[in-house]
Amino acid sequence: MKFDLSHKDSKSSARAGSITTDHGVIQTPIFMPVGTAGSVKAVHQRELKDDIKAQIILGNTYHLYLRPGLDIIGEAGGLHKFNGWDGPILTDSGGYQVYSLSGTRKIKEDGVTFMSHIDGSRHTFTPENVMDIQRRIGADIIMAFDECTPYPCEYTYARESMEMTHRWLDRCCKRFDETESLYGYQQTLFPIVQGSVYPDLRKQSAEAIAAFGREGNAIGGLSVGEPAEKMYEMTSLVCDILPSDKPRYLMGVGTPANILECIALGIDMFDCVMPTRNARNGMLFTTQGIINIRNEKWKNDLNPIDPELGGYVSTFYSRAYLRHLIHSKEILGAQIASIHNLTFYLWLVGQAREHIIAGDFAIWKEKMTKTVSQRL
Ligand SMILES: CNc1nc2c(CCNCC3CCCC3)c3nc(N)[nH]c(=O)c3cc2[nH]1
Repeated sequence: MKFDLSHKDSKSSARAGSITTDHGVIQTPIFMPVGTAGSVKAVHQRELKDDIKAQIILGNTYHLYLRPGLDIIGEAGGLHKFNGWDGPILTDSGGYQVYSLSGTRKIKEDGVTFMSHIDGSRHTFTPENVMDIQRRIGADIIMAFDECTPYPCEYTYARESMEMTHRWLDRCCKRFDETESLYGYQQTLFPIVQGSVYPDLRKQSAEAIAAFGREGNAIGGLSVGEPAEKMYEMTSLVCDILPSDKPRYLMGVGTPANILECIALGIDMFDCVMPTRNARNGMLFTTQGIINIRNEKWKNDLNPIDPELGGYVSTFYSRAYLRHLIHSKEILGAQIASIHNLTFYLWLVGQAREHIIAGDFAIWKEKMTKTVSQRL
């Protein structure tokens, strides 16, 4: 995997670059649609590629391991062959999902024992087997097995959790470096910075993670309920320590305003379930602001969803029609809203990239942050 930095903003830490993987090039800053169980909910691969212009999508070790399981994914020749997405894929390691999904879980030094949220069966994830699982799923970028430190938490808990994540990272690197890709293309391991909202722990974790010298670095333990100011403070502190010649991935972030702010702080990669999850209950992000399509006010609005955005669904379908579909729980409603929101998120980061290259990102960001956050 290669990262080329092409432009740096003069008035912020924003930068534009490109990540080259064996499944294609990713232009940064980038938003990565979440495809938890091997599919971006309600969206076809062709729509992801042609309409949304997605460049990389996410999968999830926890979900894919439990269902459909590694046998069929391995038989297919990896997730790209199984789901038909031939671009880059990143898989999260399952640490966060066990913490947020499976009711009963026990975190021990060796790993995490949990009960499947699907059938109650018991499983154990360790740094080693999570590397083997992600090798078999075959994502181009795989994440280290970490503990996403819950928020809020005591300083001592945050420190112990961070230190365990560092020990687990050491075990991940050993296992990853002594195993091969199964499908003939290269895979890359990203470590994850923790440290909760404590500046000294964040500094310590960023320095420890940077010392591993991996080809990209992630920031975890944020967007877990902390105030946005805390998210920005920790992100800024960590970005100043992580090497500038490697991509920086801020996990689980965020709203359009969060993304613009964190691009300015030096983040290159983002993922969030918001555009797809909120779409299904009618929250639309548009170039003019946020539309809650379920609201009475859109009942007779026959204008296109978002004529400025371009793209098929946002210009072909009206607000009144989409409101009707969402209210009637028509499957087409989820499809249109999901494609629209993802198109918006990719448009937003694409615009950020263009303004970084043009040299007026800081001014553009201030104006755009206000626009995208206003409620219509
Ligand atoms: C929403 N906020 C948030 N998400 C976090 C996530 C998940 C990021 N999204 C992954 C995709 C979702 C399904 C498919 C993959 C985190 N993941 C890890 N491993 N560690 C975190 O500290 C971590 C922290 C996170 N904070």
